[in-house]
Amino acid sequence: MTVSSAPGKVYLFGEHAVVYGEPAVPCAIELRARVEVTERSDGKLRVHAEDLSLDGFTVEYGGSTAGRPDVNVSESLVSAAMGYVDEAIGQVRDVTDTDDAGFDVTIESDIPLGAGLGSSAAVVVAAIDAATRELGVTLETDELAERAYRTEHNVQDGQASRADTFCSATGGAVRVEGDDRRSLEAPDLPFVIGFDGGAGDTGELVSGVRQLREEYDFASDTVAAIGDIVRQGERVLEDGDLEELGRLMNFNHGLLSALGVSSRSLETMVWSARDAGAYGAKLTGAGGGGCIVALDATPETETALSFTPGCEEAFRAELAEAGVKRLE
Ligand SMILES: Nc1ncnc2c1ncn2[C@@H]1O[C@H](COP(=O)(O)OP(=O)(O)OP(=O)(O)O)[C@@H](O)[C@H]1O
Ligand SMILES: C[C@@](O)(CCO)CC(=O)[O-]
Ligand SMILES: [Mg+2]
Repeated sequence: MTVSSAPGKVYLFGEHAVVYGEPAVPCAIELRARVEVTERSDGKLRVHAEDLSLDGFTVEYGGSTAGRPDVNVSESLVSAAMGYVDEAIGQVRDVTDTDDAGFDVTIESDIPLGAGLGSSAAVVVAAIDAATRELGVTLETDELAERAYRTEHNVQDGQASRADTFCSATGGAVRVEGDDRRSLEAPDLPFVIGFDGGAGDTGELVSGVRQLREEYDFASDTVAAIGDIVRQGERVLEDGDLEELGRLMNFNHGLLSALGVSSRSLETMVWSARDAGAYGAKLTGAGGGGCIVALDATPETETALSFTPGCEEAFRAELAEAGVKRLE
């Protein structure tokens, strides 16, 4: 049995625009997905996902050529459970040259699903790392990140950047622009997260932005302007000027909102954080619902969010210095 964990992330700047080649700066946070893998001798893949429904459920099906499993839960939950893991195991079989490798996979995660905190990337990074090690192969972090990216790219119909997966694999604050990926020095950032209890569909939201860009030149300009904010933001990050970082986060949020990926509850939480004195606040990840991230070293923003109608949970998040962790 092997066990790996990988962190979720918030975007300081640059989600969505990163899909079109602009830079982005995501930061790993100490909320983790933990994946336990045991090799099976019969070539089957059996996935137990604790967090996908109230009681969790288990699906089991045959080798890579077999059809969907026969389980008593809705098709959408099954494909939600299987999509990323199935593709991740495909990458594992490919990189280890073992077409017929089978596994028992158990997933436990602290990261809410579809809420902009990178649950898919964390699950995929931890699953690929644990399953390859289970077969006696330890991937370099770069190769792990690349395989995890291919997984997200394939599941999300070709619409994924390397940002979430690279950040989850390496930890810390990172900068991703196309296939250029690097770690950044970051000061201690006082992240506060507000979660509305909901989720957005990453694929749909990315498609929406793509269509806007095709239809309106000013939507392309908006994406390019987000890239300018990121380039300025990374310089400010080096100086550790939280006030200026917050101002740029607010600007970035406004442009994401213009691109149609915000929602009423995200706006409410963003404004509640700003009114409470946060340096800045923005949605994080694909949007449509889910989480905002604010910067505030005082307790004010967390308290204000916890009393904000529509905010289900407010919490602080520490930067995760470590990416993937090899636990067993
Ligand atoms: N605990 C889990 N167990 C099994 N699968 C999970 C788990 N967490 C996430 N996933 C997979 O990731 C999918 C959610 O990924 P999606 O990209 O839509 O959201 P996200 O990664 O949380 O947010 P974002 O990409 O905006 O940061 C789920 O539908 C599921 O397939
Ligand atoms: C919306 C997006 O930019 C971030 C999702 O966390 C999509 C991606 O980068 O793959
Ligand atoms: Mg995701």
